[in-house]
Formats: sequence, structure tokens, C-alpha cells
Amino acid sequence: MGLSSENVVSTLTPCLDRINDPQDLKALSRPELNALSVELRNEIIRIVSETGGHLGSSLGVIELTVALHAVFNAPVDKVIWDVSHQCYPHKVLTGRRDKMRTLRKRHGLSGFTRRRESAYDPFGAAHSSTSISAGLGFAVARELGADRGEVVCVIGDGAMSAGMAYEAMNNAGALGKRLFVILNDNTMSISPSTGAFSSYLSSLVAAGESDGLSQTMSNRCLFEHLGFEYHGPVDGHDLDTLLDKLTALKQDANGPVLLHCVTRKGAGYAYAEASEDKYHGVANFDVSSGQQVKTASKAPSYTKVFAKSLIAEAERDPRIVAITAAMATGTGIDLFQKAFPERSFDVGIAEQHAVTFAAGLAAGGMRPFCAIYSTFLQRAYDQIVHDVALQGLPVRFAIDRAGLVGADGPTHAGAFDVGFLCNLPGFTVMAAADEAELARMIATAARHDEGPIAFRYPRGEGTGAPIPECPEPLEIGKGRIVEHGTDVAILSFGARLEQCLIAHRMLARAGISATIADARFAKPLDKRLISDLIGRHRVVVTIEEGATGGFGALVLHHLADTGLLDGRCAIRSMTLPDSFIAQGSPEEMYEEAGLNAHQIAGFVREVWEKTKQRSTGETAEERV
Ligand SMILES: Cc1ncc(C[n+]2csc(CCOP(=O)(O)OP(=O)(O)O)c2C)c(N)n1
Ligand SMILES: CC(=O)[C@@H](O)[C@H](O)COP(=O)(O)O
Ligand SMILES: [Mg+2]
Repeated sequence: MGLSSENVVSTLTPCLDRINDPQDLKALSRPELNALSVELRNEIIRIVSETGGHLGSSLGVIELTVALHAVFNAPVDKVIWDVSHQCYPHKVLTGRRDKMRTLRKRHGLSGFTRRRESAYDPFGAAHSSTSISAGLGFAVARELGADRGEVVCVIGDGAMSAGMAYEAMNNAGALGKRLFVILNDNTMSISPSTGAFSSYLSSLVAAGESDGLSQTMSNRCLFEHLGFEYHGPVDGHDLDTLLDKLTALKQDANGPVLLHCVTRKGAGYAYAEASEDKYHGVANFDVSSGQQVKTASKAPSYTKVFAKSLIAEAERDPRIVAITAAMATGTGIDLFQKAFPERSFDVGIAEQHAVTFAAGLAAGGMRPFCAIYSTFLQRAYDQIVHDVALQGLPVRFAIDRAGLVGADGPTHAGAFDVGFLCNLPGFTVMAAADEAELARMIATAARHDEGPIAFRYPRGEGTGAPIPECPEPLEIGKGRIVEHGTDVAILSFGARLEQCLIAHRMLARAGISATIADARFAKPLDKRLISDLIGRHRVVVTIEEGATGGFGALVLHHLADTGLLDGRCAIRSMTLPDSFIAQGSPEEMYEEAGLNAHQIAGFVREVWEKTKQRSTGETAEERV
């Protein structure tokens, strides 16, 4: 299957060349479908070696994708991919083969399914464990006459560790609507799957194939107790078995059916299969060696700085524990785990549980650091409000991937956390301007027992700022002035500071003297710093790597409430636009957002010029 031993990828694709849409699969014989699978696997390896992306999971579903599109009739039949990071083979077979090299690039194909991209993508994804809920929605819509076609949800074992999957199965089992769930079990999440459910799945695999509903209650499996017919486990790389099984299930099912498929993440590419993470997410790479192209970094990643700083704090304070929701490598908790295995917890894809688990740990006297990407933290909002903020528990939130993240696009943007945290009483919210600031914020959070505290930082490498050996904790609610000026002030919250300092030089060349300040805190605000800036400058502009309703809004609230919005100083806020920004490089996305240095300088200069005109009482028209 797949590659020859030299890991040389054949470029011959006679069967694949005959596929313009899934209907063309119906004309292929079984041997041709098997040949197509080999060609498709090679095509995916070649493509991702050039584009980078989620290789391992796509290689794991080659045969499954061919079988699903051979048996079902998309787009009338809905094939819904959970997370959909494994959707690359699906995109090749559904008419997007010629665009695959634009994958995850600006103006290119998304790395996930998107309704707007194709009729063959019935539901967008990227955040996990949504497929069964969405699939049930389509099935009920069909039963009520609004839609037609079969509904197939493909969900991984990792995605099955999220509560939402059970909420959906609980409802689907009760409604009894015809629905196909394909459980793609490769014992991997991003890291090896964790949790009792993963062990349970392994026990089902060990028990051997079951076919339909077990008669006696005692030997029914969990899925059957939830009202599903359970079939499998079957070899998810054996195309003939899959074709036979799916054809039979489609013929006979009269309610919800789950087919348990056992696959290998990275299947068919030796370097992926041998890798610990099965090449879950890769940069572009050399196919024959498997070596990824690493770009030289000017500084450590924020994530590495977080991990190193947290380890140092944990050496000082035995009450410090760390929690990740299936993102151990992405958050750096894997490094903490190596240092403190008994104080590190990977709860699976279960952000809601992670937050309330942290609340329980804090209530129990520990000092928990809950490390969750900004975008995934959205899933646990009620737990943050109800279990943490309302009880004033000292949970520390390490919010990685703040702001625009690049190739993963809008589903992964860390755009909203400032807004949804700063409105919570008792919360302290910080944003690091660089890696030295991040280290100090971690030291601050580690000592802050007065209530919940969050610090956010962007994806990728820092600015090269020297990191102190023993970072001094910050004074809560106190910002700093980085550059002193007299005409205008830019008050930055977070990592846009680097661009603001470049803008500072641009403004100076235009004869405008700018103060650059780093707010450090969105809550509590540094009201003294704000008053000082307002009092000494004609223009004050706030800037943040977040949506409206965040830091800038809080500053305006404060100024309005204290009567400082009296027109003497022009106040403006620069935020992410009120839109979702499609994938690109972070620089391209911030360019679209209008938050790069030249845009900051241009905007500040424009406000400054207008303010000057008004103060001289004349306009350009009047001057003529
Ligand atoms: C709510 C949420 N949390 C975390 C992630 C990050 N994530 C993306 S894929 C993945 C692992 C998914 O495992 P599985 O469903 O088994 O798919 P596989 O990669 O094994 O094919 C995780 C944790 C996510 N997409 N959504
Ligand atoms: C598919 C998914 O949600 C994750 O793999 C995510 O793409 C990881 O993001 P980072 O690459 O920023 O860690
Ligand atoms: Mg998996």
C-alpha cells in the first residue's frame, strides 16, 4: 500500500486522472478503486510536501474516503468530516485536485471543510466533535422534508473524547433517525489518545468484530446502549471490506449506525508512521527523506518560553500544576510533563472539563495553569464564568495563539478572548508584548491568588527580547511607556507593540513625535497611565490583536465614565475588523486587518493631521 520502499512517490495517476467528481468513482472496478487509493495517497504526500499541513490524518483516511465516495452519492448524500483536518483526500476527489497546491494559502483552499468552498463540504469544521450534532441536524431536516440524502459523519477517536460527541449520540439514539457515524480509530489524537474511552475502544478492537445489535443487554457495547447499531471493528485500510460493509449498511440501516474502523495515522508513508506525532501537522518536506523544511528562527517561540518559565515556577512552588486539552505539544505542556509528570494533566479534547477541573484543583489548594489556545477556550466559556469567575478561584489561563494564527485561518484565530474575559468580575487579563514580558507575566500569574488571571500571547517566535534569568513579577494593573513623545500616543495591548515601535520611527520621519506605551493589562486598566496619555497628547490610539469589544472598548468606557472624552484629545481604537479573515501568513492577515506598522503609522498620521486642521479652525477647503 502506498509508497515503494525507497519512499519514492510515483507520479503516475491514471485512475485519479479519470476522477473529476465522486460520481466518476462508480465507473471504476474494485481493482481500479484499489489502484486509485494508492495514487491518491501518493498525490496527498506530494501535495503536502509542497504546502505543509495536516498530513498524518489525511493519509489515515485514504481508503475510507474512496469507499465513502464510491458507495454514497455526494453532494446529495452529506459526508461530514469531524475537525476536517483529514479532508485533503476528500477535496481531491471532489473536484478540487487542481487547487490543492493553494491549500492553506491566502486566497487558496482552506485546510478544513468550508460550506462556501464547495457543495461537497456540507458543514464547516476545524473545532472538533461537531460532526454528529451537525449530521443529526441534516438527518432531521431530511425527515421533515427540507432536505434529502444520506448523512455520514466521520469522527476520530480523539474527537470522541469531547463531551459534545456524547450529547449528539444521546440525542441521535433517542430520535432513531437513519444516520451513519464512521468512527476512525487510530489511537491517536495529536498526541497518543488519552482517557478511559481510548482504552475502551481498544477493548472493543480486542473483542473482535461485532455485526449489528448484540442480543443480550449484558454484551451490548456503549454505542448500542446509546441506541446505535454497532458494526466493526473493521480494517479501515482494507478497501474491499469497507466497500462491502458500507454498501450493506446503506442497504439495511433503519436508524443510527456506527461503523468502527481501525486505521493508522500517517498510513503508507514510512516517515509519518515512524514519527511520534505521525506527521499530524507538518511544514513542507522532502518526500524521499521526510525532512521538514525548518525556517531559521530569530527567537524562541512564545510557547517554549511559556513552558520554560512554568517549569521554573513549578520548581519553586509545588502547588503549581498544568492542564492541557489534547494540545500537549502545541501548548508546551509536553515539556512540563517531562519535568513534572505527576503534576501535568492531558484531559483529551475536553476544554470544558479542563476549566472546571482546574477550578476544582484551585479550590483544593493547588495553583493550576490551564493552557488552552484562545480559539479553543471559547468552548469553555460557561465554565470560566460559572465555575471560576463566580467563585473567584485563582485559576491561571495560559492563552496561546492569541490574535491571527496564519494557515489555520479564521476557525483558529484568537480574536475574542479579551472581550469575553474582561467583562468578568474579578478577572485579571494581561497580554505579552514580547517573550520577556511573557516570562514576567507568568511569574506574576504564579503568585496571583486573589482570583482568576489570564495572559495571552501569539503563535510563533518572539521578538528576540532578552529574557531575564529571574523574571520580576509585574505590578497588577500597571503599564509602561516604551518610547516618549509629545504629539500623539499609541497605547498597545499585546504583541502589536513591535509594529508600533516601527510605526514610531515612521511617524518621526514625518515629523510626528509619538509616545509608545505598552498597556500590559486590559483588566484592571492602568487608569493613571491613560489619564497621563490623554492629558499630554492631542491623539491617543489604542491597538490590540483582538476583535472590537476588547481592550480599546474598555479604555473608551473608562474615558466616557470619567468624563475624559471631552474632545480635547482625539481617541481612536485599532482592532481586528468586524469580519472573519481567511487564511494566509500572519503578516498577510494582519495586512488585511490593517494592523501592520505602515497602517498604524498611516492611521495615526491621518488622525493627527485632522486634529491639527481642526485646531487651526480651518479645513483644506476653507484654506483654498
Ligand atoms: C475543540 C478542539 N480542541 C482541540 C483541537 C485541536 N485538534 C485538532 S485535530 C486534534 C486531534 C483529533 O484527533 P482525532 O479526532 O482522533 O483525529 P486524527 O488526527 O487521529 O485523525 C486536535 C486535538 C480542535 N481542533 N478542536
Ligand atoms: C487541526 C487543529 O486544530 C490543530 O492541529 C491545529 O491546527 C494546531 O495549531 P498549531 O499548529 O497552531 O499548533
Ligand atoms: Mg485519532
